[in-house]
Order: sequence, then structure tokens, then C-alpha cells
Amino acid sequence: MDLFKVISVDEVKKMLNEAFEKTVECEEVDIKKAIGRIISKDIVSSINLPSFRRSTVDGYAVTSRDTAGASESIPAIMTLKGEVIMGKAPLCNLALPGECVYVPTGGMLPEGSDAVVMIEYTDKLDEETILINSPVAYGDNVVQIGEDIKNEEKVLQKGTKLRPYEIGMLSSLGIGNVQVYKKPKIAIISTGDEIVGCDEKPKLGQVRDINSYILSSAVLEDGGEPINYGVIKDSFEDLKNTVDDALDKCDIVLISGGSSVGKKDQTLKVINALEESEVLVHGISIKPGKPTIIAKTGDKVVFGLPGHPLSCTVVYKVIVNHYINKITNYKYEDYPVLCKFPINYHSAKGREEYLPVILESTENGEIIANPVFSKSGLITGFTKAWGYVKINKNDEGIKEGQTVYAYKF
Ligand SMILES: Nc1nc2c(c(=O)[nH]1)N[C@H]1C(S)=C(S)[C@@H](COP(=O)(O)OP(=O)(O)OC[C@H]3O[C@@H](n4cnc5c(N)ncnc54)[C@H](O)[C@@H]3O)O[C@H]1N2
Ligand code: MOO
Repeated sequence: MDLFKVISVDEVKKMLNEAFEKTVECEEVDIKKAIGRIISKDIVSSINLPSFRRSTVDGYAVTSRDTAGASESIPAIMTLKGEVIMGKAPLCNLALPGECVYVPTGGMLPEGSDAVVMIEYTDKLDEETILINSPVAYGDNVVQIGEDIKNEEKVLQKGTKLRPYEIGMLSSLGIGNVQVYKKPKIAIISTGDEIVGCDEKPKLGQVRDINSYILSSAVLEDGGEPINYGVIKDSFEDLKNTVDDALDKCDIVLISGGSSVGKKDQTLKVINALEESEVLVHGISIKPGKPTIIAKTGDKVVFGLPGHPLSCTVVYKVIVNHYINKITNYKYEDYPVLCKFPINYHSAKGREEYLPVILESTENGEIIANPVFSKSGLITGFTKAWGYVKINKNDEGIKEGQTVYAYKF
């Protein structure tokens, strides 16, 4: 029997990094449609933002030194020179000591002023005279030119995933279209004679397809374009024809099921029969997910993922997602949560284990990572969990009270 030779998760990632040079092509998109896309070029500002000194309050633009020592009992008496209109440059400046100009929030400061006194700290004596009851320092209630973004400043680095905030910033700079990496096209194929579609009623011995739905949603979440091939029965011809078509159209092919050593498992046979096929991996020291196949066909990669939904998902998250990030140049950082583990847990030594956990906050401010014990064929292992803790390959488990990192799923 063909038993697999397992290699570690780190070795798999290194192998993928070295075996594939490919990155996806770039395209220009409207920023209104750029959410979640990864930029393919550094973005450098060609303007100062703001481009004029702007008040952050409704009040009076003054020269700060004119307000020194001002109080309600001894206010600074100022001459009102006029009013700044929103969206327009001021029509009057402060030329002489003791002058002020009314400026609304967001209005441009007139020349000669260096701070704004909030209207609450003033009294209007008459149409031309304002009493200032509280001093201001240089720059108070003012946004300076370029305080947000400086001309020629690099504001976004290639490899950044765009969030709503970055898109707002691009708009503020007048950048309405942005260069991004194309979404990698990812074929999703479920295999197995026992698998039926979500809209079918399974007969005894049959199960509904879960993996296509998990993988397709995960691909969308991770910035790819899923191409769904549905369920293919355990037939060499059917699976081979489907994979050939998928390789033609997609950057990555995901086949779930049939990756193990069962009699009807066709995945490896089909992968071996593909043109220019080279099996890089058959077996990863990971729990769950050991019977995983990774093959190179030209510049494309085929992943044979385990059929068990939990195993399939873990391998997707740990390995496939790494590869998607690599070909889209996404500089991804994980920020796990530091938790306490509540029990003694013995793990399978020699396999990197991904254990689903539910987080719980305690009164003394600690976060407890409660393990969810689940078999890899059960989907609720993840629906109940917040994320997972990772147990290293050479660790025997986790001790009660030990500090662990929990990663969000
Ligand atoms: N003799 C051995 N048997 C198995 C080993 C082993 O080392 N030696 N490894 C076990 C492990 S670990 C896993 S994981 C599974 C993986 O098997 P396959 O990748 O060949 O997957 P299948 O046999 O096709 O399916 C396993 C299980 O998952 C269900 N499944 C498959 N596809 C879907 C889907 N799209 N949606 C929902 N459920 C699916 C399938 O019905 C099976 O119940 O092998 C072990 N065996
Ligand atoms: O590795 Mo299997 O994926 O444990 O169920």
C-alpha cells in the first residue's frame, strides 16, 4: 500500500515558496470596488493634506500671543475683522495686534492668525468687539498644512490589503483608481460517490457537500475568485477532465476528498496523470489534515485536501492561504490573543496540532482558551470555536494554567 511520507508545515511553506515564482498579474480598479484588494504599487502622495490651515472648532482665529493672560475677569479685547466662509479662502487677514476673524469648523485660517479660540470662551460685546475669556497657545484648534499627509510621503506600501480607511484616504488624495493584484482564480472540486449537493436529500450512506461551501467562502474572504466545479464522483475520467479544465482556467486547484489511501481514492492517480505533474508533498505532519497532496503542474498548483471538513479547513487556512498570500504579495500579520489554558491536554507528538478553542473572559481580566474536542469529520468543531491554539510538533501537549496564543479563525 502506498503510505505517505509526511513533512512539517514549515517545510511545506518553504517548498511552496521555492517551487513557485509566480505572482498574479495586476489591474486597475475603481476605489469604490477596491475593498479587500491588495495594492501592487506603493502609493505616494502628490499633495499636502490638508492643503491649507484648517480650524477644528467654531470660533475666532487670533494671534495666540494677543490672548496671553486672558480670563473672564480680565478678557482680551479684540477687533472683529470679518468672517471666513466655508470652502473659500479668507477675504481678510490679521494685520494689526488685537484683531480676530470668525472661522467655522473646517474653515481656512486667515494670514496672521496662529490659533482659534472656541466660541464658548468668548463674548460678543458688539458687532466689532469680541472679548476672549481664555488664552490659546500657538496651533491650538488648528490642523496644520500637511499634518495628516505630507507631499511626497509614501502612504501605502505595496502588499497592503485595502480597508475602508485606506480607501477613504485614497479619495482624500484624489486617487480614484488604484493598481491592485488580480484576484487569483481558485477552482474548487469536491469528490466522492457519497457526496450530494446542498439542495439534495441524502440517501442512507450519503452526506451533503460541506467542503465546497467552506472553501468557496474562505476563498472569497481571502481575496480570491472561487470557481466552483461542484461534486465529482469517484471516477478517474470525470475527475481528470474536471481538473484539466480547472488548470486551464485557474491559478490554483483545490480538490477535497480522496487524498488518503482508500481503494476508491482517485485524487493522487489523477494528479499523477496531469501534464507536467510533480507531486511535491503527500502527507503533512499536521493534525488534523495529514493526508494532503500538493503538486506542481507548470506554474500552477494542485492541492489535494483531506475530505474531513475540519481537516480540509485547517489545511486551507494553514497552507493554501499561505500560498494565496504569496502569489498576491499580501504582507499578512497575525496578532494572536494571549490566553490561559484550563486543563492538561495531551497532543499527538510529531504533528503540529490545531485545536479549536472558545474564548472566555474571567473577572480578573484573564482570557481562558477552552478547547473544543471534535473529530475531524464533524463540522461543529469550528462553528462552536472562536479560533484555535497551535501545539508545536515536538510538544507533548499543554499543561493546565499554561499561557497559549489563540488565533482567530
Ligand atoms: N488507512 C488510513 N485511513 C485513513 C487515514 C490514514 O492515514 N490511513 N487518514 C485519515 C485521515 S487523517 C483523513 S483526514 C481522511 C482523509 O481521507 P480522504 O481525503 O481520502 O477523504 P475521503 O475518504 O474522501 O473522505 C473522508 C470523509 O470526509 C467526508 N467528505 C469528503 N468530502 C466531503 C465534502 N465535500 N463535504 C462533506 N464531507 C466530505 C467523506 O464522506 C468521509 O466521511 O482519511 C482517513 N483515513
Ligand atoms: O488528519 Mo485527519 O485530517 O486527522 O482527520
